[in-house]
Amino acid sequence: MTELLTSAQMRAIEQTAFDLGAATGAELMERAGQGVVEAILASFPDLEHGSRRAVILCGPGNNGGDGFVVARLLKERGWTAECFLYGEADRLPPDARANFERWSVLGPTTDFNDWRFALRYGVGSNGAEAPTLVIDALFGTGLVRPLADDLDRALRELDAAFPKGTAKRVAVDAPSGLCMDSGRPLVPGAKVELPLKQDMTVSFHRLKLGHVLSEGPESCGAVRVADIGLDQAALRAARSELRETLGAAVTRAIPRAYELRKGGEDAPGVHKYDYGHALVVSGGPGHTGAARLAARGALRIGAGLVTVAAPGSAMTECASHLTAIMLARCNGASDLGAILGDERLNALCLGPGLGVGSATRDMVMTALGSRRCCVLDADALTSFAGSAPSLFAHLHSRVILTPHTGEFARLFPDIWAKLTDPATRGPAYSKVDATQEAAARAGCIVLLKGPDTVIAEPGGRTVISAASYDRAAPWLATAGAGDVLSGMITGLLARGVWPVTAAEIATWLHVEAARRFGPGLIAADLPDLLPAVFREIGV
Ligand SMILES: NC(=O)C1=CN([C@@H]2O[C@H](COP(=O)(O)OP(=O)(O)OC[C@H]3O[C@@H](n4cnc5c(N)ncnc54)[C@H](OP(=O)(O)O)[C@@H]3O)[C@@H](O)[C@H]2O)[C@@H](O)CC1
Ligand SMILES: [K+]
Repeated sequence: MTELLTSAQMRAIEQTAFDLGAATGAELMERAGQGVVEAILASFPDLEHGSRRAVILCGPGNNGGDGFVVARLLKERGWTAECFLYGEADRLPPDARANFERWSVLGPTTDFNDWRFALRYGVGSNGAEAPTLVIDALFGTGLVRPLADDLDRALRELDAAFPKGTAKRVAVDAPSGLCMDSGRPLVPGAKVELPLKQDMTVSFHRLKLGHVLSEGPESCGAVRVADIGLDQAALRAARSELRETLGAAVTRAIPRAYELRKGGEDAPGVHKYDYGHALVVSGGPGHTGAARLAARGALRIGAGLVTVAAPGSAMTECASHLTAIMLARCNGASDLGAILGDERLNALCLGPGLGVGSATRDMVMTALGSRRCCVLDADALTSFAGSAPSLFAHLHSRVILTPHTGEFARLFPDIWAKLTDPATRGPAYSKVDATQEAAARAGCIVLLKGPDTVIAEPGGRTVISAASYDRAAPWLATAGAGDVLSGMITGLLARGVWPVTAAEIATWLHVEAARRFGPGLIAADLPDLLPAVFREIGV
């Protein structure tokens, strides 16, 4: 279950199930509501021992329908529940309407117009006790434009009336206002935060892109995925259109122990050259640390040999720090060309600490001209700010660009603007869209860093390596962590791992290593945490 779906892919799965008679909308809605209630009771068992009062905010579509199911199921368990409807009951889609009717036999539904008044005086028409549970069933995959001003304001009032911690907040499928394809808020004006952040979000069948991208994790709280009985493999097998639609699905990064092993039954007599020789190009004196971090990452991840190529003036500095890593003199592009005469150097890393300017540009061109696997990071990217097309003209499919957001903005300013201008309609332009567009333009793999790292190859695979929820690793925001990542990718390239897979595995391991260490992590710790991670995943 590594796919992350778009709203359109989820709809295609549901529609295929309907077409094939594998499920009805009513059945899916009932299972969705059940899934939400089960997740709430499993995650917050204390709620059952409190006053058991729920407020359910229902929207005009099927997300609202799920809300009415939740209200009914809670009521049947003895809860006090009140629904608030944003929209008109007569215009609800059929399944939602049916569940509104079923709920209406059991309890009240207040019109949204009374809602803001009610909030000010305590939710509940007769000033009853505050709720212990607030369910957001306003919008899910059908959100197509920003929340209206009045709704946004009402949700912010609700946020203030019942601050986080006083009542559990649970979103059905998505926190309302969150674009499920991008994780970007669709809210009025230039606001960047959702009006109501959640303690938990319960989605259905699979996580969607918006749960892991951008503001998704912070807005959702925890995420749970409820099984609503859709057999994706069977549906795919039955429908070629669905196979095609899902063929482009984004996947989550996963570790692949077999790519990391050395030796084994098939290769008893292994030699260091069987695992390649990585070359990391260093900056001058006082600027060699970044390349040394990258080199250590390359060696720890299992490259057979690693060499740092440093200017003559920095040889002593490097030599005093390096032992298992070799050293070569490299005073510029012409020296680099000579070094690359050794065909065994099969993976290159340029950028960390290299310096911004023409000398770096020349070395990048030499590296690209050698047609080796190559990671370009940091200064190797910034050196082409304002002249990106001259870089793109020389890139090829075995190159990986690893920008952080600032470097990405310098190379792809127009794409960055699309990603950061306030979103005005859904699905909003996402980090996945941006990385795919950048990869297509550059003609190589692009890895756009962040807690939601996206890796895209031109016209090919897209992978997200998310450091969020139970894999959150905030300690990775530390100087030099990116240099280590570049080196780790380079090391895997040297080992012959397919480039996009190398980027995927390295980003996964990078997060995992950080999680092993926890608070206090510095970049220099990262390479040395790899052996413990390897043991754990059975390398
Ligand atoms: N399909 C299934 O079988 C199952 C679906 N399930 C559930 O259904 C959810 C998807 O349902 P959905 O497609 O009805 O979309 P939903 O998110 O409820 O909202 C759409 C409505 O909102 C409106 N609208 C949009 N933006 C707006 C805005 N800013 N401000 C105001 N209105 C706005 C839009 O109308 P419009 O005005 O654009 O015509 C439309 O009326 C999904 O997330 C899951 O929870 C589960 O039960 C499993 C089975
Ligand atoms: K919702």
